[in-house]
Amino acid sequence: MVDLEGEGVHWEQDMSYGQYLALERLLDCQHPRSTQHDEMLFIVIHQVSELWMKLCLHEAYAAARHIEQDHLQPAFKMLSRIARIQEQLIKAWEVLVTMTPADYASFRDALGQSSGFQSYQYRELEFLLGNKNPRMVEAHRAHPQHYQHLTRVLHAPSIYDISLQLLKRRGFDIPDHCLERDWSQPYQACAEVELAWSRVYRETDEHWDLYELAEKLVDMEYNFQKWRFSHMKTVERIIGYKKGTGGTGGVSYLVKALDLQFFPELWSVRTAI
Ligand code: HEM
Ligand SMILES: N[C@@H](CC(=O)c1ccccc1NC=O)C(=O)O
Repeated sequence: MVDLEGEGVHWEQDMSYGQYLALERLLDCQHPRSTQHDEMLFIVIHQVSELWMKLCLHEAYAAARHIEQDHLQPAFKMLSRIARIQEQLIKAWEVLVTMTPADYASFRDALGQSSGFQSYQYRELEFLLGNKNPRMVEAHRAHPQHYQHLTRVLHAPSIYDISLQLLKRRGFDIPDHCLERDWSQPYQACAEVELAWSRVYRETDEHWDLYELAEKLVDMEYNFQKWRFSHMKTVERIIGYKKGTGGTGGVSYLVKALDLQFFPELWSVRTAI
């Protein structure tokens, strides 16, 4: 133990910066499959994105648990942090687009059939926010641990389902089929839920905390859509209309994914009010 007297600084000598952060392992995870210069950029962008997604999941699970317990203030802190992380994820595209189509083509074959489609953290985040699709877990069959975990998240209520349960506890008329259902299926928007949110927005004086929750959810979906859109445009810019390595049509698949909404009534309520 070192004590810098008067500085109030204490640290354990048996623990270094590198040890604490497991840097030896972290910085030994970049293994280009080709000798092409830009493959390192491609690997690092993905790894950084996966690390940010890990933190998003950590925050989103904790936020959901707090909402379940009617502790909205700590949930807001976590949802605000998620929005900041999403800004970093979106910014990452600006680094990636410095890679030209020819740069990428020079090592694309080395990627084989691997694809972002197989990102289990991305799929977990989609499920946790509410974009449920049972077929999406199939891509993870080969990895039983990920498969089991994703299946559990698929069958659990999303952060939106949990928010609707909160609305019910606050006295709003939320239909039973929103409160108890097969959570593995996509959520179906309904008029009663839109009406509940419209009351939250119109009668803010009575529901400031629910209004804040609604806006934080909207921020999260808005940022998610920005990420999806930037991904789609970056892909168009780098590989044009080539098919994806994951077996989809490529850009056409990513365009369709833009239609998938997490919190439908929080958007439709804007028209209804
Ligand atoms: C040169 C850069 C990139 C290209 C050309 C590209 C291309 C594609 C394509 C074509 C798909 C559709 C699935 C397929 O058939 O492969 C896809 C999916 C995906 N990519 Fe990328 N991508 C790039 C960078 C990234 C980065 C940096 C990330 C960050 C983690 C990422 C994450 C994903 C995810 C999560 C999906 C699944 C999306 C969904 O199912 O809705 N991609 N990508
Ligand atoms: N789907 C991309 C390949 C790709 O981007 C990728 C490959 C391996 C690991 C992550 C990837 N990133 C996102 O899809 C392509 O079709 O070129």
